[in-house]
Amino acid sequence: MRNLAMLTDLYEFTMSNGYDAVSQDKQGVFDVFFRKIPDNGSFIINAGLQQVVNAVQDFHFNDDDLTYLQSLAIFSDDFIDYLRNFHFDCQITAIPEGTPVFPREPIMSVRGPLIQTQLIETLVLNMLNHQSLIATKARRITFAAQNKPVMEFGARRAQGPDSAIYGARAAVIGGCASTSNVFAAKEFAIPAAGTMAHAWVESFPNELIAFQKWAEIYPDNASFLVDTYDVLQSGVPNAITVFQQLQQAGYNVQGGIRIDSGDIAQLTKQARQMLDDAGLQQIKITVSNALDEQVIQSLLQEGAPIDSFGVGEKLITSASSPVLSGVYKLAAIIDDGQLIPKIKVSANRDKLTLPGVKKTYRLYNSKTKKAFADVIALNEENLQAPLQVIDSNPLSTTSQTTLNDFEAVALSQIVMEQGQSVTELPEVLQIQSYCKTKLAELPTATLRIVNPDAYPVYITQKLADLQNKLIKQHLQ
Ligand SMILES: Nc1ncnc2c1ncn2[C@@H]1O[C@H](COP(=O)(O)OP(=O)(O)OP(=O)(O)O)[C@@H](O)[C@H]1O
Ligand SMILES: O=P(O)(O)OC[C@H]1O[C@H](OP(=O)(O)OP(=O)(O)O)[C@H](O)[C@@H]1O
Ligand SMILES: O=C(O)c1cccnc1
Repeated sequence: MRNLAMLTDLYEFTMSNGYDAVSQDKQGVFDVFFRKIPDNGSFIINAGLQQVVNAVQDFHFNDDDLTYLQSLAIFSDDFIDYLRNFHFDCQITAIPEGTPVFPREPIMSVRGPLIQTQLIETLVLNMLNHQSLIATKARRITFAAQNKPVMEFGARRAQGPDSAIYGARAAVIGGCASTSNVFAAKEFAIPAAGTMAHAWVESFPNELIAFQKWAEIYPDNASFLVDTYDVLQSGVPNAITVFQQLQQAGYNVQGGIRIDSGDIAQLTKQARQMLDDAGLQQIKITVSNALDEQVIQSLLQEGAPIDSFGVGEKLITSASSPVLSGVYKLAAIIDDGQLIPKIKVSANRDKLTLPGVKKTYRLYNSKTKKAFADVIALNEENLQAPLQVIDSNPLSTTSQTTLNDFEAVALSQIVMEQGQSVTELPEVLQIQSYCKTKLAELPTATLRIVNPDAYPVYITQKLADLQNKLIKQHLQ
């Protein structure tokens, strides 16, 4: 595994160098949370925790790194020595990967020596922002696909190898059935899948020979790309010929065709008719070509008979909304054993932070078992009905609400203690199925991809009081 300790912003080092000079004993508590959701969605799918745990466990500086840092001539010798002997020993609390999470909810909290909590900021955000962005996009795309399998095809268009590899992982967390990316499939034990490229078809004297050669090698499950020359005049008829030849040779043919250009709705309808007329009802139709959730939704609305989708560039880059601006904010300082809540008060009220050590709960209706709201509380609070809460959005004008009749389930768990992993983190396919379960608990109006209903996220009265107290202190 790569040591990523140097993948940080210079200011993490300059601040930590200063903290070191000020006090080695001070502890910090930082929260990771999001404010804005890509594509005007209402939630993100949390992803990337496993990579954060791996990275911080291996966080160290080698001689080469230290020589470079020393060469900048801005750090004290004590600080360089601190880095030489660096041992990550923070506590990390996190919401499990695959959970739908809402704005302002701490999806991860890091508590430990201030220098350490500061030094890992950039790396933590880099990993969580990227994977959560792609998992969220994949959820939108697979939601539009209405349970028809989506293959992740993006490696060639991803912004570099890491985006391809961890993007494929995140895509599967968000609902993709498989990936064409062999590295990711091997690394994360996710299904590898694919069809063929135009180059295969073009490399033979004609399309029929190309399909026949393919069928010789993969007779049980051949998937032909039918749009190299002409889908309806050549590709589909040649595919039908080869499927029938396989049947005559005694194979139980289970293959498919892929259409990668043109008007997909019209072409799939006609191709389906031609396959059915030839008695090939079992042959599946896959489509691809710059697909995203909007195109997929439109194709299915038009009644296009599609069995599966291959989705690349729009998914792996989250093209329509390519930034997830998750932040890492100081929530408290622990000085001499005393916890001092901290707040960021900005000219932009939207950027007001939630102070203190907190816990997020999902509230379920005790009869329907459906989730209907989340509540962010101070750690020591016990949520009991009737519960006085306030909208967590600082821009909201609505006042207090009282919540009755709920079952509150805490969303986060401790994943690291003193720098050591304390829970077995699940495999990617387990995370995917957990994600499906958590999505099914949400109101349907929250799940839709166009103008979803905002899901209520509240803060408790106690947390609101603490926030107001700190705002007053800072504005005095
Ligand atoms: N029936 C349809 N309804 C909505 N969108 C479609 C439909 N058919 C195709 N599209 C989408 O429209 C976009 C453009 O398709 P088009 O076939 O013009 O692609 P292209 O890339 O210009 O063509 P080619 O791949 O042949 O070079 C793609 O995102 C494609 O998935
Ligand atoms: O369109 P995406 O969602 O990214 O899906 C992956 C694309 O990659 C392949 O195309 P290729 O690289 O051969 O280029 P093409 O776009 O000219 O088909 C494939 O045929 C898809 O079109
Ligand atoms: O297997 C495929 O069909 C495939 C893989 C990557 C990109 N486009 C298509």
